Amino acid sequence: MLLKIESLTKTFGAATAVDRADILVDKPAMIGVIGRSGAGKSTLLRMINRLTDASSGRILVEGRDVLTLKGAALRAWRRDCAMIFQQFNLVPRLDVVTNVMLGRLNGHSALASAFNVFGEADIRAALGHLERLGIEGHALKRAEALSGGQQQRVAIARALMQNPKFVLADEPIASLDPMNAQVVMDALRRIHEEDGLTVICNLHTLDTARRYCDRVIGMRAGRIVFDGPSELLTEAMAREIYGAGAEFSEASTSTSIGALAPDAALARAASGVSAVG
Ligand SMILES: Nc1ncnc2c1ncn2[C@@H]1O[C@H](COP(=O)(O)OP(=O)(O)OP(=O)(O)O)[C@@H](O)[C@H]1O
Repeated sequence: MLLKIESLTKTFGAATAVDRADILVDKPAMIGVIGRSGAGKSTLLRMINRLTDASSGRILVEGRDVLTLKGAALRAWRRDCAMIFQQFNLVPRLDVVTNVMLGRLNGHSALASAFNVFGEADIRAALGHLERLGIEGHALKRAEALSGGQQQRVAIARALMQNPKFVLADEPIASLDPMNAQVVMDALRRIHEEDGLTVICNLHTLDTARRYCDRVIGMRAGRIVFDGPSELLTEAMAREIYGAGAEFSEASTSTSIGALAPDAALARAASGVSAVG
């Protein structure tokens, strides 16, 4: 078992953001977490990475409860599960390759980190990740000079520098236009398939989850109300997840990613040229 989440709960005062979530991951997977705003998706992901303290429950990885980890063991866990955020969280004025190498800081001694010392191997690894993501041509630009889709790919490269086992992506495409959203989702799918990483990705929209994820977890008001292969996610179930009435249609949760020509997006990714984002 890669990951076993048992009865994970988070309360904020009287409100329960995540209510006794149980999730089993027995092999590397690409998992989409869907639900309307406030359903508890971010809180769930942040508890896994320990950015938010859980109120109760357990998160078992390799026989240990990550909720009990402290100090070096907690830092090691955070290296194992990289986070990707909606707003990219890069250092805007630093160049792209340095931003990527920051993903290694956890692995260096405090002294080396303080002097910003990166070895040649770090630089090579960072450039390799950028190349794989089609943006090596931007390595020396300041991060703030890149489009949103390019910045999110830099954030993915930074995550890969940690050599993680899990990538937790919290609404990674919510700030992007459909073209850039597709390029970023393609990148996440590839790192799942090629590197065997487990990717858990919060998504607002059902069509994106269906298209990219093998498994979908649907949350409503803190509870997991669906967990299964995306093809079993019926329209009736989608209505239940989104709490919509009979007028519900999938189009209302669509980012229209599917409407794009995939070849155009891939060509752009490969050339490092991206639509405005
Ligand atoms: N720090 C906090 N303090 C108080 N309440 C919070 C806090 N963080 C989240 N909540 C509440 O917990 C619930 C779940 O929030 P969460 O952000 O996890 O939902 P979400 O599904 O990720 O929504 P969104 O898609 O809008 O980010 C919401 O009712 C929210 O208001």
